[in-house]
Amino acid sequence: MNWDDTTDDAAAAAERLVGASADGEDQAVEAALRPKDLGEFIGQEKVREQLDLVLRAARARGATADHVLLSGAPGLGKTTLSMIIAAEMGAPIRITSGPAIQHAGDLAAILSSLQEGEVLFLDEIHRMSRPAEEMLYMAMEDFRVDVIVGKGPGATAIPLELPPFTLVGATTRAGLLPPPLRDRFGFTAHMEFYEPAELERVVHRSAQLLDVEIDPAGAAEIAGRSRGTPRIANRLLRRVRDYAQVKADGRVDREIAAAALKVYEVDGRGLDRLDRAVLEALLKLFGGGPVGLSTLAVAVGEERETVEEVAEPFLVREGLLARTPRGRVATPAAWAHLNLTPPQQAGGRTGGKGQQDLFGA
Ligand SMILES: Nc1ncnc2c1ncn2[C@@H]1O[C@H](COP(=O)(O)OP(=O)(O)OP(=O)(O)O)[C@@H](O)[C@H]1O
Ligand SMILES: [Mg+2]
Repeated sequence: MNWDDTTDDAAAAAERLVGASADGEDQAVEAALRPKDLGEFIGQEKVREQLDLVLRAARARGATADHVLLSGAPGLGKTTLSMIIAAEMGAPIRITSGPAIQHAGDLAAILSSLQEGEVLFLDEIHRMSRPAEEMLYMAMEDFRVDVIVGKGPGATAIPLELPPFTLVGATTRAGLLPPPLRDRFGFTAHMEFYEPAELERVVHRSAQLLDVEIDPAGAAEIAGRSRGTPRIANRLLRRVRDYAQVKADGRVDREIAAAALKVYEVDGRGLDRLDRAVLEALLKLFGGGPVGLSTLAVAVGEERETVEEVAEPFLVREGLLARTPRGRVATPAAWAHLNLTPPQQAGGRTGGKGQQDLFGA
């Protein structure tokens, strides 16, 4: 990637084994593990079928493919799909991102240097500046930009024709896109979290590319802890591979995978140290809530944003934590997951027993 923009929350996430963003070494391995065409891309059946039609039809017409918007959580394959789109169209790809485009002029420079049919991948498109966004509207619709020369009353707009190109926009927050921008995409693909069986296939495929011997139970163990996310599956696989090489003969089975992930503090459901710290504080210190986000964050010694953006989305998705107007609340599943007894059920008449269970462990 030729841009470098890491938000604080992304940086915090990257420090975690199950964090959904990629950095440094990860990016290199990630590139190596990327499926190269639609046939190799695992899961997302609907998106694949629809995209296949869009691209085939464009190819048959000898036309440039319509603009494509990819939305979905980090690590689900948006960047991968953008590269596949270019490959399937036999077109070159230019990669940039919303935060990298500070001024409309930056975007004009990129747009005016595109070749006919080229794919422009605009990652984090929801983080583009307003003026750039408005320039993009016209570029997408009319393949034209107005380059403003000069300032104040003397400024003139010089229209510039662009070759037809395909914009592929990616966003983790489709809701933040202004409707005029969203409407200019001919096709929107919403990427879902992956099923465990699909992640098993991802693990097997990556293991083969990395030359790791893994049996089906080992792959299932890793897939089950990967939070529906291929990037996390690949990352856990690499850590399990390390463990298997150092502690065993390099082969991965269920026992090795489980033992390795225990070392890395990823539990059976894919929760990591931070997720568990948040849950434990919520249960043990606040009796399951409701408790305010800031208080919860202080209790685990983390920034508010880290708890809210890094830990909570997965806990909410797993049905372990609920965000209510009165604060964060643990669900019965959370008590069960940490093997704790909710206070109202604890001990019946000897009410104090429950407190002991809560605070004693
Ligand atoms: N469908 C898939 N089949 C196989 N591997 C996949 C699939 N989707 C993603 N991956 C793998 O997961 C990793 C992350 O994918 P990718 O970088 O495309 O995610 P992303 O959606 O762009 O994430 P972000 O929002 O953080 O940019 C890549 O290494 C890729 O190989
Ligand atoms: Mg990406």
